[in-house]
Amino acid sequence: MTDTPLLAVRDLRASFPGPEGPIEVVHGVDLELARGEKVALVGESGSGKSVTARAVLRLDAGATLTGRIELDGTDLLTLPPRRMREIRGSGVGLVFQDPLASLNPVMTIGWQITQPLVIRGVSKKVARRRGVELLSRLGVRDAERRFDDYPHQFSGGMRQRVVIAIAIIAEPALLIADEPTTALDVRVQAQVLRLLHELADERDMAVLLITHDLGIVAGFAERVVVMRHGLAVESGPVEEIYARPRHPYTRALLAAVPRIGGDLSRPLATIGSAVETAEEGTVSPS
Ligand SMILES: Nc1ncnc2c1ncn2[C@@H]1O[C@H](COP(=O)(O)OP(=O)(O)OP(=O)(O)O)[C@@H](O)[C@H]1O
Repeated sequence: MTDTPLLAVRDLRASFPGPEGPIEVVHGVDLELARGEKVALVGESGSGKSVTARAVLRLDAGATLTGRIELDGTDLLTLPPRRMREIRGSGVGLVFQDPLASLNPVMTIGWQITQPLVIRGVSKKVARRRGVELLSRLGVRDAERRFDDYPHQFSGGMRQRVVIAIAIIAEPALLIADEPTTALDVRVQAQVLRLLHELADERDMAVLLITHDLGIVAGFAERVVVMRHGLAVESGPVEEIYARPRHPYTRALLAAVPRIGGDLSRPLATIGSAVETAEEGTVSPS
């Protein structure tokens, strides 16, 4: 084990072409993940979470990225495309919100799960055994038989387990999971996150979980980074952020998390208005 973080993002800026020149949407974000560490990147829609996460793998072809993104000490922003493709498959796994968009409708579940191993030279037989094992670990019953099914034969929750299996079967050191459970119902969400947490621990895999939902973060991540308007406005251990949020925006995010046993009949404060009110309180009158 070294002191070098597994992932170190330094002063990341991302811009997209606009009608009157580049529009910067991420304004200098720093982010670090140690090996095996689980970090949640939270913030409301449009705050730059996905752009930041996708930048790690340089997935947005139209984005101009500056700063440094070091994976195990190598700056990914300087790598040639061929090396980037290798990293996408084996060094870093990816799960997005919409499992259907990530799956090929005309290939079997099993083919898709085993591909990352087969293209790395693992025999089909061994790949199948490991794939079936992983799928059943992820809570798919009768995984051996279901291996030959097609995506449309799986429910949404089951498909997302397949997508997770594809992302982690080659044992990446880092998994980026962008709203991986948002499309699922609350009970399935909790189950999938718990399994992902267990598997990450077993494999010493770091996870960057992107979510707008602070409610699911507490049981999953050790550390939280809060983003707003393209900036990381606060970060720290989960317990600290929950107990002593410093930024008004973090306080507003927390206030919007429904508590179990809390008064759910009360309408939730909208984040925007709560922050504006909180921030107004901190601005000195001119
Ligand atoms: N390909 C793109 N071209 C131009 N602008 C983009 C592109 N992708 C994202 N943006 C802009 O960048 C900003 C940040 O978007 P991003 O998707 O990172 O937000 P987010 O915090 O992940 O929100 P959500 O939770 O809705 O995914 C937004 O203003 C968005 O419109």
